Amino acid sequence: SACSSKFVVSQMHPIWQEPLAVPGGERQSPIDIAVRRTQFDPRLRPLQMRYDPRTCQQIWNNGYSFIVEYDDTSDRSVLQGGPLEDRFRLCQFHFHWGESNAWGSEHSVDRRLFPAELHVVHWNRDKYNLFEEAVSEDNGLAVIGVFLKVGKRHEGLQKLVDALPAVRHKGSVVEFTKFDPACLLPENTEEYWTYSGSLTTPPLTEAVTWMLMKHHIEVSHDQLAVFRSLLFTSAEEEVQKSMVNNFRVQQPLCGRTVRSSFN
Ligand SMILES: CCCSc1c(F)c(F)c(S(=O)(=O)NC)c(F)c1F
Ligand SMILES: [Zn+2]
Repeated sequence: SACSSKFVVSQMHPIWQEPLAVPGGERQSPIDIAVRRTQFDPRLRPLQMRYDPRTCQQIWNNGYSFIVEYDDTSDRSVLQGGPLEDRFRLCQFHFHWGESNAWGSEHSVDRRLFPAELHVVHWNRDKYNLFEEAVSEDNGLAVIGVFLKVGKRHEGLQKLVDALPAVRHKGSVVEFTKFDPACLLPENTEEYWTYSGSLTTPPLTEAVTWMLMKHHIEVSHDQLAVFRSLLFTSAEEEVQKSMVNNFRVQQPLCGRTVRSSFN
């Protein structure tokens, strides 16, 4: 099965085309969350986010998504609690989305896909000195995932949406400051699912403790349309490709348990 071989070649990636051989392969992401099979763990504490909006620096189109990057050279924006034993520094957030509202998220809940998914990425500052080290270590990263539904306009997101045309092409960067990622989290962050997984983009390393929020946020159709106006391609390339469907195919659970912080 895809879980046993030392090096598993996962399916063709919709964006990277070449088959991706990933290390180990028994804790890959994303996955479907089969709610009936999750296990309530009363030891799971509430998440504690302390984000300083002044650590927000820029938005960058890396050719897979747009990334909002934070200054992670000090402990000004930190995540702890939940399933985490250590303190994790905020380093960036980004999204995955579809060409239509029918799909776009990486994870699913009882096979239900959402139009988009937010990932807030943090690295373990108690065990490592740099993000680049943590990204290839077992307990290196903590990623908060939030599902997006299409509905009312998200006022906090609009500042980000207004900046996106400036990073339309792969490789473009624009200054972006004073943005608090907490405004993109649902009111209720006490209810989440958590499991051990991986990055869903190269290097696909099995370094991530995932915390997926049970509650979603709402954004408007027009706001999501601006995400879809971005391009995978740089300004120099003849053929421009819309940045849509930038999600990875789901991976085998391989016997992992998904725990819930709620009954
Ligand atoms: C060396 C990677 C650059 S940072 C990054 C990223 F850009 C990204 F897209 C994802 S993801 O796998 O797609 N979502 C959790 C990550 F986990 C990351 F850490
Ligand atoms: Zn992601």
